[in-house]
Amino acid sequence: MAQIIEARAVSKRFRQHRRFPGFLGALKTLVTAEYTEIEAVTDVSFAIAQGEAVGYLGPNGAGKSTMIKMMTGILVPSAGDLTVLGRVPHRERQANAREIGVVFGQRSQLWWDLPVRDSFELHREIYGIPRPRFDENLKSLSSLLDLEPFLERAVRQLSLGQRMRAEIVMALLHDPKILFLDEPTIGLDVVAKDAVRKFLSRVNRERGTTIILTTHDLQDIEEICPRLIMVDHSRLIFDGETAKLRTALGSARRLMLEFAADPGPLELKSARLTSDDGLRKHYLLERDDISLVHVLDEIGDTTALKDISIEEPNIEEVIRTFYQRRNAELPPR
Ligand SMILES: Nc1ncnc2c1ncn2[C@@H]1O[C@H](COP(=O)(O)OP(=O)(O)OP(=O)(O)O)[C@@H](O)[C@H]1O
Repeated sequence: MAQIIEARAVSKRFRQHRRFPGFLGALKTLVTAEYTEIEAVTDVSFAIAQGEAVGYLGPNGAGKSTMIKMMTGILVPSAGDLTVLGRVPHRERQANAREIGVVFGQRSQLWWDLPVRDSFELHREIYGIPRPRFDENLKSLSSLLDLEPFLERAVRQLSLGQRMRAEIVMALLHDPKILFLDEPTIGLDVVAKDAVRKFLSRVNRERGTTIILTTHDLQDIEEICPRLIMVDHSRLIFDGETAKLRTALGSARRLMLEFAADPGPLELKSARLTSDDGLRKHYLLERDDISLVHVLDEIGDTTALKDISIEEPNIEEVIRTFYQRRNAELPPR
């Protein structure tokens, strides 16, 4: 598959005016020209193929938005090579813009006082979208996202969920090959989040649009993105299949056994006992190939067994473990 985004050892440093604390410090800040450097992205490399849906995840300040801004041509990398559809984004910003769509969850690209439809028309003019293609896209995208009832309303009158749907439709009107979304579900309620996720998956599947999204919401990634890139402290720390993250970490699944009568301490070979309340016992399954059948086999006499369950660790837990482990290994910054 053709790689349409390639980042090779990309870094981005920001220079910040050094601030001094307190009232006198504020005066000193005004008169000194001291700067500190922040490295927002350090030595990040990845390649993304056409048609992929990739989640870009990391804690606050990890460098996600900065990476998106470099890929869209808004920011210039301080080091490394970055190409999007064969171009260096900041050098060919306009040509790049014609082939990508961008949605920033925290910043609107719609005209606040105009009806939604007028913002879309302006977008058509700017991008030179042929009328038939525009009409067709507007019709199909608006109907998929239930946006039709709001097309004549001024953007400022829309709810956050309605506005976000409008932002996403606008970003897709010119048939971009890649759609970048920075926190597309931020602040949305459960129903609106669900609509956006289903829509993005569909766009990726049916139109073949490559999707790259940053989020704090792990469910976004689990539902939309088979591939996950994780960053922390500006560096890439994981790049692989979302589904395999749990396995890669060797995170244990949990086993719970509930008995009608306490069988006493019950040690198992296939699982490690972690808590024992008599009737309820909890274990960790440290191997992936252990199933309920193995466990039942080991228990042997199951007449007193009332309930049994194996729980996958939730992805939030997995990622927390991942960051904790990594931060324990990292030298202090
Ligand atoms: N224009 C800028 N000037 C100076 N520093 C900046 C600038 N933009 C970002 N930074 C700094 O770079 C680091 C990474 O910021 P970035 O916005 O990329 O993080 P993020 O992972 O998107 O965070 P969040 O999840 O909070 O949005 C932060 O320390 C931030 O303060």
